[in-house]
Amino acid sequence: MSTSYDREREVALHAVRKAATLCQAVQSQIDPSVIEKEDRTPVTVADFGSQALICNALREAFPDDPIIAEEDSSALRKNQGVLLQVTQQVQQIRSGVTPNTVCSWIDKGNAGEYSDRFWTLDPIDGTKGFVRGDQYAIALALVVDGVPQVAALACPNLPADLDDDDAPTGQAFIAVRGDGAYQVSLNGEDDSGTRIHTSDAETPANGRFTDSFVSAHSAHDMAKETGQRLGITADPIRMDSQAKYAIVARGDAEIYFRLPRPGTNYTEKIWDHAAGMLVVEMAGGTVTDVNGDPLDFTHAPLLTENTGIVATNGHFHDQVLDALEMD
Ligand SMILES: Nc1ncnc2c1ncn2[C@@H]1O[C@H](COP(=O)(O)OS(=O)(=O)O)[C@@H](OP(=O)(O)O)[C@H]1O
Ligand SMILES: [Mg+2]
Ligand SMILES: [Mg+2]
Ligand SMILES: [Mg+2]
Repeated sequence: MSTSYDREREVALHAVRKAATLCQAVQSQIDPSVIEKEDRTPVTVADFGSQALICNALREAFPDDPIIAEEDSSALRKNQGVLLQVTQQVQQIRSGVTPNTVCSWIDKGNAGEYSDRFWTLDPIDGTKGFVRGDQYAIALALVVDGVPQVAALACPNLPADLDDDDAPTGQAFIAVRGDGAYQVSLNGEDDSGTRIHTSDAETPANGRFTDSFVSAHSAHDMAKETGQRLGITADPIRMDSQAKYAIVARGDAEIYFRLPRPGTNYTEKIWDHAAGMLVVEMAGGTVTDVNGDPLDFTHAPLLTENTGIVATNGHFHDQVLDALEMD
């Protein structure tokens, strides 16, 4: 018996759209407050506000579903000034909400560990890009029995056409396993959107690859050398966030490399990949780690069984893995 995820799709899309509205409002301010977390990575008013809105929307629609999200309210409770700013932003969308309620909504996202059915949320993926005014994404996925089934990915700064400087920006992507991937408007009313497909290139040579903007997040040199071995001559598309998955899914790039830097042993987080992976797969692409293993979401919140990520258009995945020369 197949399961219909119509309601999950609708709630997820609506939630990421509302969160995108909040993020755009914060990004339009000159100087969004940035807090440094204990792991020295940044978090902003918009990360907290986005998580509060989405967790509340999920709580209302699916009260029994656990949520494994990136942020928690501990840093916020210690910073009343920023908590007030977050509350004011959330009030633009949910009037009358109090700071305490905002914190409790955020902490609804702290389920912490794996279960048979859970949501995973990155309220702002690519926070560094967001602060810079570049690309970022709001990434939400429903994982059932360890497999992402529904994905909603909002990319508020992504141009409709990467090669056209005047193209309008702001896209959302939605995918349900077995039912394709779609690009939908970010702020509009139309929920059905346009079906997207990965590039139909049969060989990598004339293609493009995308990798991290921040060199600490992926080995740029290794991606470049692998690209050369594949005969790729185009410059890499360096971009923050899961917008990288989105551009592979709609055929703007053939490959996404996220390659571990030598001497580091960073473990990827599930919320950085669950939504993007499903969008690429449902558009016809393939996503594995650098060893060719499928991403294993059963060790949430971490991808402990995986090393790095490779996403391709699905036509020459093994060739790309071979060119990586991992062993
Ligand atoms: N050292 C290291 N290696 C790999 N990944 C790391 C590392 N440190 C952080 N992160 C995670 O990277 C997330 C942002 O990834 P991006 O693909 O947007 O990176 S980049 O901006 O394109 O460089 C970022 O997600 P956000 O925190 O949501 O922005 C982190 O989860
Ligand atoms: Mg972060
Ligand atoms: Mg992230
Ligand atoms: Mg984040």
